[in-house]
Amino acid sequence: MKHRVFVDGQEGTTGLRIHEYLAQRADIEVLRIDPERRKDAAERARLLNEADVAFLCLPDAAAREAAALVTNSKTCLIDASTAHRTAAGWVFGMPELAPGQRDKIRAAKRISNPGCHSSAFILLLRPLVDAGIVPRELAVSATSITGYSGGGKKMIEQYEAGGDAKLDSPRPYGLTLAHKHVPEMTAHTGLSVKPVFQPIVGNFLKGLAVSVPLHLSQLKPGTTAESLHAAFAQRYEGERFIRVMPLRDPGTLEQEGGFFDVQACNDTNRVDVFVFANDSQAIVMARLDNLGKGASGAAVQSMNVHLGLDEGLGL
Ligand SMILES: NC(=O)C1=CN([C@@H]2O[C@H](COP(=O)(O)OP(=O)(O)OC[C@H]3O[C@@H](n4cnc5c(N)ncnc54)[C@H](OP(=O)(O)O)[C@@H]3O)[C@@H](O)[C@H]2O)C=CC1
Ligand SMILES: CC(=O)N[C@@H](CCC(=O)OP(=O)(O)O)C(=O)O
Repeated sequence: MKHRVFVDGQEGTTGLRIHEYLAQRADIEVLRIDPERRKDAAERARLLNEADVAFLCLPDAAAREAAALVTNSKTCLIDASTAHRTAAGWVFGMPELAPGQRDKIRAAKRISNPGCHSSAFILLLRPLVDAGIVPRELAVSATSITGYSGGGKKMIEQYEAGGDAKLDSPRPYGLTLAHKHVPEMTAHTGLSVKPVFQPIVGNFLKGLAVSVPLHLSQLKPGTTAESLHAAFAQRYEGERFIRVMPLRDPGTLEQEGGFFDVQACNDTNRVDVFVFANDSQAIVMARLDNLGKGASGAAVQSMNVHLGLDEGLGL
């Protein structure tokens, strides 16, 4: 019997990408809404309640509304929006978060899909906090360089229309110091202090890299580049979608003439984790496709885990 799947927000950026993943699947029956009725609450409610799994690829307010439209106990919601990422009763859809997370995703009917920037940040910080290398109370800062598809249909149209020279150069944003991912970055790493987070959007479609600078003197005494790297290698051993790159990764940088390629995970569901360091300082970095492991790929991965299927099916 096929699993019945509905994407609420099927015409949007993340919804279309989920449909591409599902199109190759013989085990999935996709329920489609008539595009003319895609904002009709009654029709959405019918399909949401018919589905075994429904992805919410909607603005936050519409995602909250969709969750309230589900009146049965069978439908599993996987919400790609920011609405429920720290909400009680919702499980964070990151199987690699910690031992035991897969069991929680399997059992849950409400799964919140991590944000693109926060996915990279959490995968960097959580293992270091759990290992006691990064003290919980450390004041951490992070930057992210991202492609414009992260901003959804409107931002894609703006960049692709051309003719605006301001868009040619990278644009820092989040300068109110209240980016919407900060709550989940704090809650799911175990940090007790909100990180300072500053994203930068560039004139390329997709790809993202988060960098976290660290002074070794502020970490657990005796921390070295090697022990940082070992903490990642240990935590992510056997994880098919996380690749811990060789320490200081001379290969990557030499091939790129000393410059880091933020697009090298595009069209994959992979995250690459790097440690660049000297004797007293380190920069840890994680790179992913914001529409792959940063959104739609991660959502499909969580669906696979929830349904008890091979986690990498269709990815
Ligand atoms: N783009 C990305 O890389 C990522 C996005 N996200 C999150 O995923 C969610 C979707 O983002 P994204 O796909 O980029 O956004 P888009 O703006 O590309 O798509 C959103 C879709 O939702 C539709 N929509 C809006 N309101 C309603 C409603 N009331 N009922 C039904 N449909 C509605 C829109 O309709 P219309 O076509 O008329 O505009 C549009 O098709 C957001 O919460 C976003 O924050 C998460 C991770 C990464
Ligand atoms: C370039 C750009 O604007 N990116 C979006 C992030 C997209 C994403 O992952 O965020 P949500 O899932 O939380 O919507 C931003 O920084 O707000």
